Amino acid sequence: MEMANVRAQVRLARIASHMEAPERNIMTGVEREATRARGAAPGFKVAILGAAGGIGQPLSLLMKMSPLVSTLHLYDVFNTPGVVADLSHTNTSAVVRGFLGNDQLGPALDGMDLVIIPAGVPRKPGMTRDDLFNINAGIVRTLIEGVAKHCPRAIINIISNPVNSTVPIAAEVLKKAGVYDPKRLFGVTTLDVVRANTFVADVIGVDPKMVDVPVLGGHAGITILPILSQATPKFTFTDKEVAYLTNRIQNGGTEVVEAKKGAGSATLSMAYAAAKFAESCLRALQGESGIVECAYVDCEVTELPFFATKVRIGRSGIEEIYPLGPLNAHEREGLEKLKPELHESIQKGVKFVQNPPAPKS
Ligand SMILES: NC(=O)C1=CN([C@@H]2O[C@H](COP(=O)(O)OP(=O)(O)OC[C@H]3O[C@@H](n4cnc5c(N)ncnc54)[C@H](O)[C@@H]3O)[C@@H](O)[C@H]2O)C=CC1
Ligand SMILES: O=C([O-])CC(=O)C(=O)O
Repeated sequence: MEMANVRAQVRLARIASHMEAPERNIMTGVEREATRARGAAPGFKVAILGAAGGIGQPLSLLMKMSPLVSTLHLYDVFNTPGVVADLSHTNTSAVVRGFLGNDQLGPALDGMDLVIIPAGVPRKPGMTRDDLFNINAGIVRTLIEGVAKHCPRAIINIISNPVNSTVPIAAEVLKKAGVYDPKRLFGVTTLDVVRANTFVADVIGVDPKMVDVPVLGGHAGITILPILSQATPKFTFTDKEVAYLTNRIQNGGTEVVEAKKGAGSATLSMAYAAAKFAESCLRALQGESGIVECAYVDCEVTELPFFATKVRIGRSGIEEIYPLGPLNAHEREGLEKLKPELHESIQKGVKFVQNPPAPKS
């Protein structure tokens, strides 16, 4: 089709689309052709599942701003047409499309390079992340079944809590479908690192951008294990500082849940952290070398089948898993203490898929 002809058809399609119901979400053939014809921004196709939520909305904005994203698919069971109408007015290159409800999960996922999942309920004061299991486990299972069917080679970033269990759930679903590649599945624990860097920077009195603290283990309470002895810049913390920092990093999520008084958990800092991690995945997919992040992954750094550790990410996902490195006595004690809880959360996730609970009659 000639360029001028394509442009005219696109204009007509756009006018028509504004006159139709706002639920008209999926790109028409003409639009798709035009996107290609105008030389769609080079970049990756990213889907956000749970895109209309507290994390999903700011995360969608941050990903729409990324020069690495050419196509952004926003999926939710609620309000995606509204979020897409809003976001599509921003003059950044990525094309944004919305998908609403289970019937549109397939088209939302077809051909995606990266799938980010913040779908599910957040905590209220007094709840643990594990209290979210009963609702979020089923949501993650269904969404990953969609990934297995529609974009099995995509990199997956799981945000939905309890991450310690939802990542093993995702792994089991992908195994069942015969498409599991442990190198492509990540539990997002970046917020723990972001918090650790911020709180440590406050204590030592430097710009948080200069600080890097590995946070290992898992993503709940004592399973969050900050390794202050490996922090850069190197700093000798007093016992009091170690106790304060460890407690604040482990309970950063609860600090926000309590401050929000029932209106949810961390959303803005999480969207920031998720976008940071997603950007690292996309830069790695693009071929940039030396991208290292902490993430909760399938690995053998301890006797547990999943653990948050430093990983080097490349074009096909995880290229190298780093060992825990030297730990001091306090950190070794923390490591031993977290293992039973993390083990239980992993088993709970695995069992949920292998022996699913009987449906309620
Ligand atoms: N990994 C981490 O560090 C963090 C994880 N989280 C977790 O992220 C999750 C989301 O938190 P918020 O965005 O604050 O919650 P929210 O309730 O504001 O948003 C969740 C969104 O998921 C959608 N949703 C529900 N069921 C769905 C389904 N079957 N398919 C697609 N979308 C569905 C809802 O419609 C809603 O728009 C929670 O589980 C929370 O605990 C939150 C902060 C940090
Ligand atoms: O605390 C929560 O429930 C949400 C979360 O995972 C975090 O903020 O780290």
